[in-house]
Amino acid sequence: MQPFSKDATDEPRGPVDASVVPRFAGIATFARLPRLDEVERADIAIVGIPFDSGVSYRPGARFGPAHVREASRLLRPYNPAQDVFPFDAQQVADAGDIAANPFDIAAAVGEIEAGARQLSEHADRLVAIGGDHTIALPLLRAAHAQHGPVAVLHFDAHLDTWDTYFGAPMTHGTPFRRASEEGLIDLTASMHVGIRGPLYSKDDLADDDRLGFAIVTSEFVEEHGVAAAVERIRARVGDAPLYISIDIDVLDPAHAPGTGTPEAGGLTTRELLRMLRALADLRIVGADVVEVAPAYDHAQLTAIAASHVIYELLSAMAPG
Ligand SMILES: N=C(N)NCCCC(=O)O
Ligand SMILES: [Zn+2]
Ligand SMILES: [Zn+2]
Repeated sequence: MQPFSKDATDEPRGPVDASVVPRFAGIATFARLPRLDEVERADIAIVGIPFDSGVSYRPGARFGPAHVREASRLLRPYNPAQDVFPFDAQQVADAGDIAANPFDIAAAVGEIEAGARQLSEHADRLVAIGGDHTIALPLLRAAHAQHGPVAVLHFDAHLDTWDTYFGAPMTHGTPFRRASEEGLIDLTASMHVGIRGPLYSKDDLADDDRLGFAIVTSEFVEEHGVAAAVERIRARVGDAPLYISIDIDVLDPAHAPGTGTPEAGGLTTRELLRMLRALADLRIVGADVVEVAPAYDHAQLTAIAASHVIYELLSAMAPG
């Protein structure tokens, strides 16, 4: 029933042909791509991680993967902004979801790391759809196992380098502190982009600096523009293996209302997409897009933004 186009080895490749099967028909994989079990192996596997037991405020990001897949039906094969066919240039397949224990965060984190490591045997790189930001820790553990310390380029309103919440060390506000403590990240090449809003204390910034992050604030982007922000990012990251973690709340709530801890004064979708396009020649080894919570979304705004963010990431990761 699925009229995929076939590649040279007769495998399905790229989205189902929208001129044969309307976009709104069929079960939603990301961008209507083949499933990982339909292909020999993938250059990139998209994987959902429906876990949100690490949230500090509004719950619901566990429903993010299904919501983003649903909104990704409208993506098309050619990306003129990067002059690339992201699904022709590489085999991209949807691996489904990693099942994670919703009642035991430590168990879930172990399951996510194990799931990511297992997937890495079938795909060169992973792009994960969250889920809350807790999932970045096990994903970084898996990336570190393959590449050693990675540069983390973290788009977010929040630092996510806090220590604990109610005594809990693994939450959506703490993944990058744990990752830094565990030696998973390159302390000379990591950076947050889009930071804004109230903190708990001035020490939060000093701690963050000590943990190895430079910062481009949302205000910096407004004052100096995307090109200046990109220049800072590129100077910081250099040619280190790069893991990109995108919390959708980096966008202004006007652009992405469907998220758990929204903060006023964020980036526009246009600004974020432009920044991602400017990273195409960097050594991207993996990525996640997290914190999409459909219960607070309207008209799929947040999920459409997330699906386009993933599309730009896939385009930036395409060879050539
Ligand atoms: N959305 C993420 N990742 N973090 C939210 C910040 C945690 C808090 O201060 O409540
Ligand atoms: Zn955030
Ligand atoms: Zn976050």
